[in-house]
Amino acid sequence: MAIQTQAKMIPVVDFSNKELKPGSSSWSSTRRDVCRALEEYGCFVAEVGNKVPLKLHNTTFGAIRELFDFPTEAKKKLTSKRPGHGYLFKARYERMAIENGNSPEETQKLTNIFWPNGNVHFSESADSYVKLMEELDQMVMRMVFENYGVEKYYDSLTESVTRTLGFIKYKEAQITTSTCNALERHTDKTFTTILHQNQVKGLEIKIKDDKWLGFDYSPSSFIFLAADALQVWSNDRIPSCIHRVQISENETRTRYSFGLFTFYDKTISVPEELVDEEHPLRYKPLNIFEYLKANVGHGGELSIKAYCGI
Ligand SMILES: O=C(O)CCC(=O)C(=O)O
Ligand SMILES: [Fe+2]
Repeated sequence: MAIQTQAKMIPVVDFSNKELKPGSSSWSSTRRDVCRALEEYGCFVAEVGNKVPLKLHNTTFGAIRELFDFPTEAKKKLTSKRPGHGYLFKARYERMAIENGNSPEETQKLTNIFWPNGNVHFSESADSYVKLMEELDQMVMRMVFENYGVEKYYDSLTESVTRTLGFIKYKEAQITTSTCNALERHTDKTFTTILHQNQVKGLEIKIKDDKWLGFDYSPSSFIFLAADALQVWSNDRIPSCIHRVQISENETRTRYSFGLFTFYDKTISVPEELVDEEHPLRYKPLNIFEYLKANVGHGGELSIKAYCGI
């Protein structure tokens, strides 16, 4: 039989198995798939099956649409001292982001800005999603630490975890004349990012041979991205994923996405076990919030290598 060359695709890793427990054989094989994908692409698609019922997906995106339909004056009430948080309005998208988005009190506060009498469709759906994304992130991080034989550092790092919940609405491409670069190419200034989106395609990943790859989505999948601080921590074993959002000129629907953006509120240093002859130390210790602040002055273009590379 002729060998078929397959087009490159972002790896899909199956997390729908309920028995995915540390030490089990399915855990080890999933860990291998996760780490291969992260080292090769800086990302993967996590398929979680019926952990996301279609009803939850539809209710959540319905509520997010309502959220962005509020007048700009209402949206501007969402403020934050942390760079890149609060309400942000750009030419091609709007974004709302809250700190400690994994706390139901915080999602409730966000809900009450818009719906003073509450809106369970929004707050409960957001909390359900955040819980799923948080569990996924914890699992993947445990796998990564185990993969490099440094699981002993996992607990002390994760004690300082802080998670941002962000929602994005993109402008419809039909108002432009060609395929629209809705979100410029960038890497995330986090440790990891997990994204979920409605049915409107757009997210693309830059792969090694300078090509851009899109995704095949299902309502029960998330996109897991390695970000700048993970590149530092892994001493360049895992690349921070370069991504962008392109919306096709033929797309008439509105693209919405949301994500859980994970930071660690402590200085990130490369574990000594990850430094050897083949991998000499490539980064100085990193304080991610100082890096976020430094980036504001540079239009977000300051790369992690330029900031703390050796
Ligand atoms: O909307 C998306 O799919 C991507 C969002 C993104 O890259 C970001 O918020 O950093
Ligand atoms: Fe991003």
